[in-house]
Amino acid sequence: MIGCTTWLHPYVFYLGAQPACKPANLVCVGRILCQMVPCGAEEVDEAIKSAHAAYLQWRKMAGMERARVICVLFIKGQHIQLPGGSFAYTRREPLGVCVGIGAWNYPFQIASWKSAPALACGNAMVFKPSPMTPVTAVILAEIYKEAGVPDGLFCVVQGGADTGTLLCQHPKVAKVSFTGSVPTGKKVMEMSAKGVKQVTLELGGKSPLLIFKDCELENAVKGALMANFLTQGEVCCNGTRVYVQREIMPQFLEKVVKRTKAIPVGDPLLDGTRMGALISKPHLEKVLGFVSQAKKEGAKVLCGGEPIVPSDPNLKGGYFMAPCVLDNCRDDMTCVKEEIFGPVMSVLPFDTEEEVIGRANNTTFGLASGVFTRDISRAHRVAENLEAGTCFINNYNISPVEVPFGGYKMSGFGRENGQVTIEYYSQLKTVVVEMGDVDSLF
Ligand SMILES: NC(=O)c1ccc[n+]([C@@H]2O[C@H](COP(=O)([O-])OP(=O)(O)OC[C@H]3O[C@@H](n4cnc5c(N)ncnc54)[C@H](O)[C@@H]3O)[C@@H](O)[C@H]2O)c1
Repeated sequence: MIGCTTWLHPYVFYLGAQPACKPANLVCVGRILCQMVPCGAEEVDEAIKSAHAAYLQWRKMAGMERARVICVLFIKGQHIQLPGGSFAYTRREPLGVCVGIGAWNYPFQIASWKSAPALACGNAMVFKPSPMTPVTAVILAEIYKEAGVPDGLFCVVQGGADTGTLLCQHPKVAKVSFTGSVPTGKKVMEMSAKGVKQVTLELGGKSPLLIFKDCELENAVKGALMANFLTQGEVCCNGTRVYVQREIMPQFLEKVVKRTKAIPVGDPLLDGTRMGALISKPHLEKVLGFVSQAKKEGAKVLCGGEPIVPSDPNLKGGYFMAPCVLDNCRDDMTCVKEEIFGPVMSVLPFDTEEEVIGRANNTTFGLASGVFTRDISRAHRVAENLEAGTCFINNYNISPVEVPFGGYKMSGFGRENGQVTIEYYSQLKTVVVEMGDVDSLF
């Protein structure tokens, strides 16, 4: 459950946030899947109180007891020997009620990557999914219930900015773990600061991928596709600034365009599909707007970049576009500076390692990065010098749950996944034990 990674959107529907429920037609796209009622102050308070009541029981359970319902990581403190036989020890204790606020792009993973370690550390969580994708967090709650998680320990509240604000401002909330855009992340941090709540921020990115002339070219091309077109390009850590060493640019472009044109776009529930629809009509329009802007600024569209209607009549009305490769890009272009969050790859030439590292780091983002080279020393040197929370060497977008993930600079702070997550969902208590007499100064 915790490690599940489904990259294609299971649903390609716009999800409203209004009263009443409608049955969903899982085949047609562009239709409403369900409607949810946004939670107001009363519901938010109720969710936090019920989470707090469940937390008071759950926090007392030993790790082994919690492990009966959730796979608990090894949570341990330290023993520190002091003079005269005295000693101190540390305990990792839960924080209390944690809030999780999620983006829409991989909603089930975000909900599970936040809640599973929070619960494993003895906390409760109230989770608010994006109003674009309200369903999968509810399914996760059902899975937890079936696994034996006590009632109230994991609560899902629905809504948008107003509900998120209520959660961040609630006095009983100890921590907010947020995944979303930089502007919203700043607001979440500001609200949390007022209550001195801990924050984890998983924000946007505009990550560089460096392809050196000594790389294994087929792998580099496959890596560039993984770095740009996974989940319709709606992935925060995508390597959308693809820097290619000038000598291999023609071969790289030929191969990357050939493969991009061959990407099967269609129904994400079919095995052969490699790209589904974008999340919504406004988002599709925004992504297409970036392509138009890139053309105005001098970029050349080598393929894609326009809306498409797949041949299957059931997909009519979906928000599909052909994956796009942009050539003739410069560092000062909008498509190179801003997060597009769609299937658009910007390709830029470079000459030297020093030059490309400087250009790669010339951004306020710092989520991920990648390098393709056969030179092992260069690979590690580049990884050291890139200002990003992750560097992929000779691959891209490999994110197993046991590996920490998070940003540098304005891409956020705190880490999700891996054992280090424990530090972000627990607090350290120091216990000092005197084995002799009190040596008082008074
Ligand atoms: N770093 C990561 O791990 C990661 C992962 C996925 C997505 N993202 C980023 O998420 C963004 C796309 O997601 P989005 O469009 O849903 O982001 P968003 O910032 O618009 O919304 C994210 C969440 O915040 C809520 N929200 C909005 N205003 C709020 C407020 N004032 N107070 C509290 N909550 C509020 C939204 O309802 C939603 O649940 C991209 O920038 C992407 O890079 C980052």
